[in-house]
Amino acid sequence: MKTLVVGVGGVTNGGKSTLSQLLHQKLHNSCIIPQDSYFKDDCFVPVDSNGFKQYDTLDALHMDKMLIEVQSWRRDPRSYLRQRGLIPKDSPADDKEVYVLIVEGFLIFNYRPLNELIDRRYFLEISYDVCKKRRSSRVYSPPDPPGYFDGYVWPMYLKNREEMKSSTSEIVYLDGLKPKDEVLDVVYGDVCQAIERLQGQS
Ligand SMILES: Nc1ncnc2c1ncn2[C@@H]1O[C@H](COP(=O)(O)OP(=O)(O)O)[C@@H](O)[C@H]1O
Ligand SMILES: O=C(O)c1ccc[n+]([C@@H]2O[C@H](COP(=O)([O-])O)[C@@H](O)[C@H]2O)c1
Repeated sequence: MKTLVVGVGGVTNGGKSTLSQLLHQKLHNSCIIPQDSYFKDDCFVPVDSNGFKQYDTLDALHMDKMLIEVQSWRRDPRSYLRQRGLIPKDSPADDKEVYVLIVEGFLIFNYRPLNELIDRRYFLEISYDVCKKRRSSRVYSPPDPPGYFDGYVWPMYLKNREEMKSSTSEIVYLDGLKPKDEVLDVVYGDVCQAIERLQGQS
């Protein structure tokens, strides 16, 4: 059984979930594991010296649990999909089939044990202005307090991106200001080539 793990990282509100969903719709035998599902409960997230909740660090996430989920998919992607109703129970197995996992999140490449399992890495970037505007219309739980974007989220993004760049080189940077379909076409074309290469291997 052949597998491909695609990582969709990037800035908050850069379009990661949108791209991942569109990619998933186009790829047979694919599924998404989103990092957003692994945030710790608010009471376990400490506050920094400015009084801001430190949500934009790996410590705010149950990365151990996320890794276990990815490993569960890797062990047997077919049964992983079947158990979640993503493929019919009676669909015949095909040795040439490539199973694709889309791992999506703002800090996926910063967590080494997860990063090591990713075959293709994409990173969505948008400008500060657009990011601030998109973020202001999104409601998180808990909601962003006043000044959170400028005082915490954007500085943490710059810091996390530097850390990522210093430890990972094979990243395809994407312009998240381009239309959704254009971004999708680039990634889909690239992923299809990777799938074809895998199918060509005996
Ligand atoms: N290429 C794009 N062009 C314009 N708006 C976009 C694009 N991609 C995503 N969006 C919008 O930006 C917002 C954040 O997108 P989302 O995919 O949830 O970001 P993320 O998962 O990176 O936080 C949503 O309102 C979405 O519709
Ligand atoms: O989902 C949550 O529980 C949650 C609670 C508080 C904040 N967040 C924010 O979620 C952001 C990452 O998700 P995203 O989809 O915007 O890339 C990050 O910047 C956090 O500040 C997320």
